[in-house]
Amino acid sequence: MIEMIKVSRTYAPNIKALSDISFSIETGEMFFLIGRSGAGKTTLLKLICNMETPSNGLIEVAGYNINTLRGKNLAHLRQKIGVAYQDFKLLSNRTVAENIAIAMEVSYKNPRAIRHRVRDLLEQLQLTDKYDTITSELSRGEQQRVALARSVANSPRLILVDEPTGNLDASTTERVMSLLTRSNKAGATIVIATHDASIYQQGTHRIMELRDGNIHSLTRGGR
Ligand SMILES: Nc1ncnc2c1ncn2[C@@H]1O[C@H](COP(=O)(O)OP(=O)(O)OP(=O)(O)O)[C@@H](O)[C@H]1O
Repeated sequence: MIEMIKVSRTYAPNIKALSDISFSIETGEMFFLIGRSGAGKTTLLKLICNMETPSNGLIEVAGYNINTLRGKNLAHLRQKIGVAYQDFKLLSNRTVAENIAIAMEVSYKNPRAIRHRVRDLLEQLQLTDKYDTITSELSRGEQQRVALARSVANSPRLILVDEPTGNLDASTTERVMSLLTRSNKAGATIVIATHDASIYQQGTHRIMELRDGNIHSLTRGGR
């Protein structure tokens, strides 16, 4: 699903966020990206979804070089990628339901089906009573869950999640991970950047640790 070959990203004037990174993620994997603050996790996620371009190297997503795709082909691939950003990127003057529905308008034409999916996601994330709430009135933990619901809503093939549990208590963290696990079992490839050892130490998923923009280790959980 994802192949990176000798990828670097340098920010001006000379910040090496990532240096010469090569690795691949298989279709259907749940893959954890860990490392200290500033290690390069968010940069890596942004490169995968083409929000950032690499300074060097090749990035293939679902067999396509994401940096040379243009127009309709790029839009088509991006529709298959759901992203929950670290800073959420919600539309602050719209309701919770509207924020989640936006992600589905391309493929779920039927408004009833959209409403049903939104309600189902909100129930799974214990946000049922926030359906009509404007997102700027939510707590950070609630906004985080709305961003997550939006990222999985359209059943994308690839889901990228940046710090999904940073503002959550243990039981809400469990709900978030259950939702991601269900999406993964339904076939989605999932990449999670996190500091939360309680989520990456469960199970036997692969865990890649970044240090100062380099791959420090690539191991499996549960060992
Ligand atoms: N737009 C930017 N301009 C300049 N430097 C940047 C930019 N984005 C990231 N950086 C730098 O690149 C490095 C990697 O940042 P990145 O956000 O990828 O780290 P991270 O591992 O996600 O950190 P955190 O866990 O705090 O979210 C840091 O030194 C950061 O300051």
